[in-house]
Parts: sequence; structure tokens; C-alpha cells
Amino acid sequence: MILTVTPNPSLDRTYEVPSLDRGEVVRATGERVDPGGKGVNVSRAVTAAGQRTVAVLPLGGAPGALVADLLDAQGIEVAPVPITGPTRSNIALAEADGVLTKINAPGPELSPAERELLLETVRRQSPGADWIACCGSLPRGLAPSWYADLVARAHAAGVRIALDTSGPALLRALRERPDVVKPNAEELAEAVGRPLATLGDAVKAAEELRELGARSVLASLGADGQLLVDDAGTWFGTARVDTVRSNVGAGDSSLAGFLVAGGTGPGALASAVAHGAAAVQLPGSVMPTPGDLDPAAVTVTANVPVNLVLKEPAS
Ligand SMILES: O=P(O)(O)OC[C@@]1(O)O[C@H](CO)[C@@H](O)[C@@H]1O
Repeated sequence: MILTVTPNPSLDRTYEVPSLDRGEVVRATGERVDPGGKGVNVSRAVTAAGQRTVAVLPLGGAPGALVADLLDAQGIEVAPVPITGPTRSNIALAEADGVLTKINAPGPELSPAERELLLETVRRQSPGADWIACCGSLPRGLAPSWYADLVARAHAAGVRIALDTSGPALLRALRERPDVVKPNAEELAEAVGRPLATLGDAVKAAEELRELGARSVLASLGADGQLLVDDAGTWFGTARVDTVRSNVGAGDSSLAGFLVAGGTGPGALASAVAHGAAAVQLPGSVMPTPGDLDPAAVTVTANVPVNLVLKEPAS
């Protein structure tokens, strides 16, 4: 079972617009609403892959009730933490030329009692979990050390933990030796404090996160592919993608693909790459089912082309 923890979930609203004209009334040509937040998406992808998952998340107000209904309709098992503040709504503006602008709200502030209940719910759901995936930004009221504390608690309970967050929350958690961290290129560059221009730069940055404590690093580099750096070595995975429709949630789909395939080694990296590639070819944050995956389009190699200049460099 894969337990996910999303301390700051969202109601994701996507508006399709012909183009974004600042200062004008922009008429949307289409809209969709998805239950969101990185851990929520991991649970949706794990469910789509046919494995068991439980999603722990605070839910409040009318948007929270809608997130709960949408997850219920998708057959996702939820361990909700009722809170007073309303769950945030995040907006994505998808232009016809494929450019996507995302506006993420800060989310509600959790009271001390709500913080306690969130931790208690994670503790109650942990027995029997193969992995805990902790994902996304922290809402106001949770200290940057919150994920670090969760990693320590998971390890004390003998459960492996995967972490997808950024900034001080990521750096602080590294000291507790998370089993997997999954930065994207921007998050990796931010963590090491220098830009990434080549694949070799990304490998060095991932190695640095391991020196800081991460046991393995799964770095999603957008159109450039994915890197896995762990005790056993370094692998690079890419996939052929015909048409990119939406990259919202593609990193979450990748992490789910990695965990459902065991969460370690090149086979799990191939699954991560297949899940990420399938997700970008689906609309909004729709998560791929096994029928959407194309393992034949995936290549994983231990001969990492370190001189490769990234198509999507990160600063
Ligand atoms: O603000 P955070 O927590 O960093 O990210 C939240 C979010 O952008 O992540 C998901 C895509 O990965 C979306 O469902 C959601 O809106």
C-alpha cells in the first residue's frame, strides 16, 4: 500500500484560453476541475495503476467538500483531516499554443489542533504501508521542519519515505535521510544554488543531495528525461512523446510510476519515465492507466550522456 500525504491539497481549475492578454477579459473556451495537490495526484496515479493507496489530506470548506467528492468518484481511498479554513483553489490557464500559466494559492492556515490531527492521521494510517509519499508545498502553520519530522517518524515505524517538495522544507528533510527525493530541474537547481545547463550538471547536483542525506534522487527534467542516482549507480531515462497536452501532474505520475514498480533501480526508473510520458499526453492532470503506457518508447541507460545540453535548462 502506498500512503500519500498532501498537507496543502487543492481544487485544480484549468481554463483553456485562446491566448493570455494581460489586462483584458479573457473568455475561456473550456474548463475542467480536478482534485489536486501533488500527493493527491500520486494517489490518483497509483489507483490508475491498479495498486492500493490511501491519501491523507486536510480538507475544509466548500472546495474541500468538492475535492472529497471528486476523489470518491475516482475510487480513491481518503483519510481526511477536517479543517476550518477552506481548501485552496489553484488555477491553470492553458493557452492554445500549449503554454500553461499556473497560479497556486497559499492555502489555509492550519491551527495547532489541526496540525496535531494531521500527524496523528498519518501515524494511524502508516502500519502496512510500503511507502509514504509526502508531496507538495507546506500550508501556513506548518514549520519548514515538518517533512523532516515526518521522515524521522516514518523511519522509526520502519516505513520507507519518498519526498517531493522544495526549498527549505526539502533541505531540512535531507538530514533525516529520506529514501527517495524527487526534485524537478528547477527544484534541483534551487537546492544546490546554481543553474543546470547540462545533464552532467544535473548529475552533480543530484549527487550533492545524496551527500546532504538523500538515499536516492529521482530527478524529473521535463522534456530532457529523468535521472536516478542511488547507491548502485546513475541511470538516465527518456521516452518518445508525440504530443504534449498538459504537464500538470506529470512529475506526480512519474513518482507514482517509480513507487508502484518497487521504488528502486533502473526498472523503477523506466516505469517512472513511462508514467511521466503518458501523463503529458493526457489532458489536465488526468493520470495514466496501464493502457496509456508505452514501455517500448522508453530507453534507460547507465551510460549517462553528461555533456548533453538540456533543452530545458534550470536556473
Ligand atoms: O503548490 P504546490 O503544493 O507546490 O503544488 C500544487 C500543484 O501545483 O501540484 C500539482 C501538480 O504537480 C497540482 O495538482 C497542484 O495544483
